[in-house]
Amino acid sequence: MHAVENSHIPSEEPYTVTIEDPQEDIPVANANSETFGALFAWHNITVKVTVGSSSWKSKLGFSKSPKVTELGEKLILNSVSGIVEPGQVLFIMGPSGSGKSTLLDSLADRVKLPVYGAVTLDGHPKDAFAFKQSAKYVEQFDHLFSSLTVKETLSYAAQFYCNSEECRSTRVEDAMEILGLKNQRDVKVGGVFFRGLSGGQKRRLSVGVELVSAPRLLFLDEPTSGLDSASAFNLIQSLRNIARSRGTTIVCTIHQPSETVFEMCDQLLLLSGGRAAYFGPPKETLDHFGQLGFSIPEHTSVAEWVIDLINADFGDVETVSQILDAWPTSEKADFLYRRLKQLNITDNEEFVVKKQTPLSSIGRKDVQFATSMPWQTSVLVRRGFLNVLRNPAVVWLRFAMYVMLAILIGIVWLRLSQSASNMQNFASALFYVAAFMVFMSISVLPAYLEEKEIFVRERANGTYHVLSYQIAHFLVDVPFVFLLALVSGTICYWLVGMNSSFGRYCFFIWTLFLSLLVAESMMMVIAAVVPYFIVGIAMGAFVFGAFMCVQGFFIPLNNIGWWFRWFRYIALNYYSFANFMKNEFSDLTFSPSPNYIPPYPNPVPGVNYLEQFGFASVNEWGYSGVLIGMAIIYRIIAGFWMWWFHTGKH
Ligand SMILES: Nc1ncnc2c1ncn2[C@@H]1O[C@H](COP(=O)(O)OP(=O)(O)OP(=O)(O)O)[C@@H](O)[C@H]1O
Repeated sequence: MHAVENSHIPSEEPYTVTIEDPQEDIPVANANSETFGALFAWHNITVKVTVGSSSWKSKLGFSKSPKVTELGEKLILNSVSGIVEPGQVLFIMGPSGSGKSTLLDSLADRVKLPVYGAVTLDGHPKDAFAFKQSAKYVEQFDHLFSSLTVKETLSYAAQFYCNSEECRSTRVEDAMEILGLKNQRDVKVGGVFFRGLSGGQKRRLSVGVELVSAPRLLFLDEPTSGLDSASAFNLIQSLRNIARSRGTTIVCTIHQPSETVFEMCDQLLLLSGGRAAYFGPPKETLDHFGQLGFSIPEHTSVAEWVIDLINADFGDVETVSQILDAWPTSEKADFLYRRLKQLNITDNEEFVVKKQTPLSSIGRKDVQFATSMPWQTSVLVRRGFLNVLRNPAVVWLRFAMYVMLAILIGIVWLRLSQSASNMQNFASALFYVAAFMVFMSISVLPAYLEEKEIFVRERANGTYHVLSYQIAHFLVDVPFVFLLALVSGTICYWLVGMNSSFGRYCFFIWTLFLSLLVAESMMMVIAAVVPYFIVGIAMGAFVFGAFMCVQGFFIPLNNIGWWFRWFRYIALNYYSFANFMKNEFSDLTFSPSPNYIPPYPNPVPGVNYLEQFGFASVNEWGYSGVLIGMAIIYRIIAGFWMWWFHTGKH
């Protein structure tokens, strides 16, 4: 028999949780691993939304009296209560649309909607910031680095929570042991480019990533969805093992569990239409429904039967109403309410969630992190470099594309002679480099979007500061972008036969590097803002296309209407192209081309050609400064956006 003591409970008797039917074969965590669970209870949780539409005036705030005729309130959750003790697993079940996810998210501080009612941790009103440290949330979808192995994934996660190597390795080994991933320790997570873990193993690894923080309370959103029955069973058994061996309190929503899985929880909360239909041990479900006059047909699974019984969409509405109306006065509800009362948990003012911390501020204000910001940054940099080196989608594919494009440019504009007839050709080659190499930065979007999901998961679980992430991202991007500029720039520079001065070559590489850095920073903003890949591609293509128009190659900039001429000042392509042109032409004189149309009978100083574009007086270092400033500004915007909007709330 396992007993988990909890000294925080404000009751007269020392509070002990007893877990019946312990499994003999449960692997127990290492003796020195932390074992402590949370007593988690909630009372009368209510979530409502306003439905319908108000007039445009009231939406914009011009009218103080909105036309409420079309407005109404919809109760998504209606006075739902429950309690989970340390070492227990709670399943939240119900038909589709019954409010399972909303309840889980409300309990875990993951909803934007206002939540009414009381949520308590260890018998005390929940403090949002302390809560974020003790509670972790495993999302329905696995957001992991596909190029990292199981051990690497867990080790990097543990580095955000442990200050000593001993703590890290203990937690990592412990997580692999308890989640049954020891044999896969060196297997990559896998994705498009690598074969890797199975769906069930990935899901267990997602649990492990949160487990290494030694959470007292673990939320999981539909952890078994998409898994076959064997994988679902293994996962739930792992969760049960975690609860039993560490005392971790586990709350998860679950969709259509098999009979075996159904019986593996300690407490079951059934929801229908946002209301509770049952709360108690799964084994006592039949008794409860029997008392209401319902009996299970032969050869039917209990889980399936109760879900069908409380399904108002496809079942009998009268029956569902009868079950829901009967719940508050049932024996089981009485037991629950007495237990909550025993713990002094009510939904009075002191406990009401809204009064504790304004919901809008939770999620942005950061928790007390387990490790320092410089350390977080160094972990993120190391992990980022490993991913960059291993993941073809992040680096090598793009590298190959840039090299091929550079060769292509070299082939098309091959070894141009320095004659006046080629001035236009040099300019067009430089235009192409400034326009298209920058445009190809769009290819970074898939990697950025994939990483954004990982960032949101980690940030929402209080793993690291947004600033640590932004700094690390910059530090990882800079060397790679420089390498990209150096290799592709060198290839096309010498194949085209541009200015032979070494200084000019260096400045060309420098300008290309800055241009690509700004373009990638801009893509970072787009990745932060857009929800979908296709939207990001369209947005990126539009912006780069617009920038190309005001680059100064197709039409002299002064010929553009005064009301749009200013646009060049925000277009990175303008600064790159101007610098490329100034760098190439300013100190060269082109030999005569008397047979060219129009003929150039005399040598032409490059400066004369620059004047046609209005680039003769360009301050190259000043423009470099502008590009650096743009890269910084875009990174700040991306960071601010991620800090403000990507809190993990739905
Ligand atoms: N922000 C919101 N605004 C309006 N309605 C919402 C909002 N969030 C949830 N709902 C509605 O509340 C109900 C419950 O949604 P929820 O996602 O919690 O159900 P669920 O039981 O998790 O469903 P499923 O099993 O299909 O995922 C649904 O009818 C949903 O449309």
